[in-house]
Amino acid sequence: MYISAVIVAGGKGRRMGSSINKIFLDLNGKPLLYYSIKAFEGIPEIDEIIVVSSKEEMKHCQIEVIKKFGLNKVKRIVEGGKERQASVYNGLMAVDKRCEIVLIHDGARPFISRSIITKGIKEAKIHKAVGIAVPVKDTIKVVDEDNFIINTPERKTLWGIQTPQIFDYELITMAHKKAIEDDFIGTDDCVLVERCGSRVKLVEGSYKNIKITTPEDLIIAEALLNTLDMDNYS
Ligand SMILES: Nc1ccn([C@@H]2O[C@H](COP(=O)(O)OP(=O)(O)OP(=O)(O)O)[C@@H](O)[C@H]2O)c(=O)n1
Ligand SMILES: C[C@](O)(CO)[C@H](O)COP(=O)(O)O
Repeated sequence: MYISAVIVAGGKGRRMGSSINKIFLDLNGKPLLYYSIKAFEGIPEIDEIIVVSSKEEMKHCQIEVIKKFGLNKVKRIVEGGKERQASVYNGLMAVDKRCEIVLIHDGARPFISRSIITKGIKEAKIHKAVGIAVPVKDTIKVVDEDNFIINTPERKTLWGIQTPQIFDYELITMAHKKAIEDDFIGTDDCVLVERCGSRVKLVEGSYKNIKITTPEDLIIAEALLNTLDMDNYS
């Protein structure tokens, strides 16, 4: 079974507010994006990796991340789109013709473990659509436009969705095409499959699999790096 991974790194990292894109920020001597790719590189079942980057950063990605650290499974770097969803779509269009299962992962999530990726692939072979997620720890409120609470969903039914999200290739490309047709923009890929009426299975991930978004996430990232068993991470 041919398996591809699409790693999206085509955003601007605006909320980080740093002079260089957050995906190139240094974490213990290596760029953040290195860790996100390396976890997938180390999984024998994964045949190829496609990296999605902004046009201006493609060369930097190639030289300073992929070539420099010998990430040999990266077969192509493709240009991203305006929204994350468009970047994912461009990645999906660039995978090998033989692709049957595709994993979609945020370049901004460097602490994904190999054991979680492997568990996700196993479940995707059975269920065709899988999201890695964790039970929420906070109580979540739904609010109106003036921030008055409308309701409080029962917490045990709420999970925080992460990446990777893993799909049957035909299913996810069909869902992306349908979203384009309908002018629907979602904030993850599972929602595109959900709105087509297909069931998506959640697999429990880890609270360590954070998305590096704002400056305080970097402080957490530095601390997390010291706690990780790197054999399972890079
Ligand atoms: N047009 C876009 C937007 C986002 N991403 C990628 O999607 C992931 C999750 O997005 P986010 O954390 O929001 O990153 P940015 O869009 O870069 O951040 P910001 O919104 O702060 O600018 C990141 O790896 C980012 O590079 C992408 O490939 N193409
Ligand atoms: C896909 C995602 O990482 C799942 O949590 C998230 O929704 C991306 O959101 P962002 O708005 O691009 O940060």
